[in-house]
Amino acid sequence: MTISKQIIAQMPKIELHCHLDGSISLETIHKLAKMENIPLPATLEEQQALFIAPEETKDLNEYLEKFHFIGRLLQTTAALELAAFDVVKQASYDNVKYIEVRFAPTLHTMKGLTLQEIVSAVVKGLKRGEVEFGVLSNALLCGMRHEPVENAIEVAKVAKSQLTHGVVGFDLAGNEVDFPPYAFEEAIKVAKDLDIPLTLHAGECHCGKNVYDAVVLGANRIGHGIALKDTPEYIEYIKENEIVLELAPTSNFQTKTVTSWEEYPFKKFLDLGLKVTINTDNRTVSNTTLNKEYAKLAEVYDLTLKDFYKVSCNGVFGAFVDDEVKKELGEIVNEEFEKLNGH
Ligand SMILES: O=c1[nH]cnc2c1ncn2[C@H]1C[C@H](O)[C@@H](CO)O1
Ligand SMILES: [Zn+2]
Repeated sequence: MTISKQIIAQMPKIELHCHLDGSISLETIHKLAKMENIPLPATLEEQQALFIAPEETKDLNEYLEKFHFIGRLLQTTAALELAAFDVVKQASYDNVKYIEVRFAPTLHTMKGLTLQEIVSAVVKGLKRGEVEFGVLSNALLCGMRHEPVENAIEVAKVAKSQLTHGVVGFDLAGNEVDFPPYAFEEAIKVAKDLDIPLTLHAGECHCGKNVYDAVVLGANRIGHGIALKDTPEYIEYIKENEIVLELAPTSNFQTKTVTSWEEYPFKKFLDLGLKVTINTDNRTVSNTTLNKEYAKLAEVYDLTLKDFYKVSCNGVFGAFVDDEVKKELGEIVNEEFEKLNGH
């Protein structure tokens, strides 16, 4: 029998891959639009069409178009702080115990904020959310692939300067189709030399070699990594190096990274012993929650509590936190799964 939604809601979760700009609740979007004096269309349907991607888009780049409108609402420190707080609140509804929220500081400079001001505002919102909702929260900074490599280098340097202040890593997001990992070799090298933990988006556009290349260049974790399913020659390397894969089912279908559950590699990766995790990617753009992502997978694969326990342990393993925090998170995960076992 498929695990019930009630049990899924109670599972302790670790979420490693969630974008700030793609995950703001409708209620907060309304608030931000008022604060920033940016009109929204009249009907809910028209509003949703602005920032929710259809179930299928042509590809990753079409999915990414849904971030343009939201970006305009996130150009002041007050807006960024409120948005970050809102995402932690939503994570608490999914019983998330630890979340890493990622965003690209260079997308929030339209009104003249500096990268440091942007990062501080987001971290302030995350930490306020952490206290209010009891979800441990940190930030990841993304370089954007459609921007010059110099921007990504600057973002990596800002990440370094904030590493003990709520920022825990660096990522490359955006157009993987035209800008594969080696196009950003220089920025990745700077981040590596600065000892910044790295998670890179790769394998979202039918290229398994991008996953391998990202790891060769130094990624500790991979955003999605789905295309690895088509390149079995690299799987052992990913396993040996204990690379954590951040899967996000709804998003992966929307971007046409896969088109059927038969080819979705979640269970295959899990059974092979790869360190898979389950994530939302974008709660709003993908119109989802972490509970929904779990429920989808539970139904498709008839997953057991043990499977989900493994996923949470993989999340703890991959979290960019020190050993002491990992130990605490591990204990919470153990305790809460034990309670569910007794059900
Ligand atoms: O799944 C994704 N792949 C690549 N880039 C993405 C994905 N989801 C969001 N982004 C981009 C769009 C956002 O504006 C940016 C920073 O969060 O990251
Ligand atoms: Zn992503």
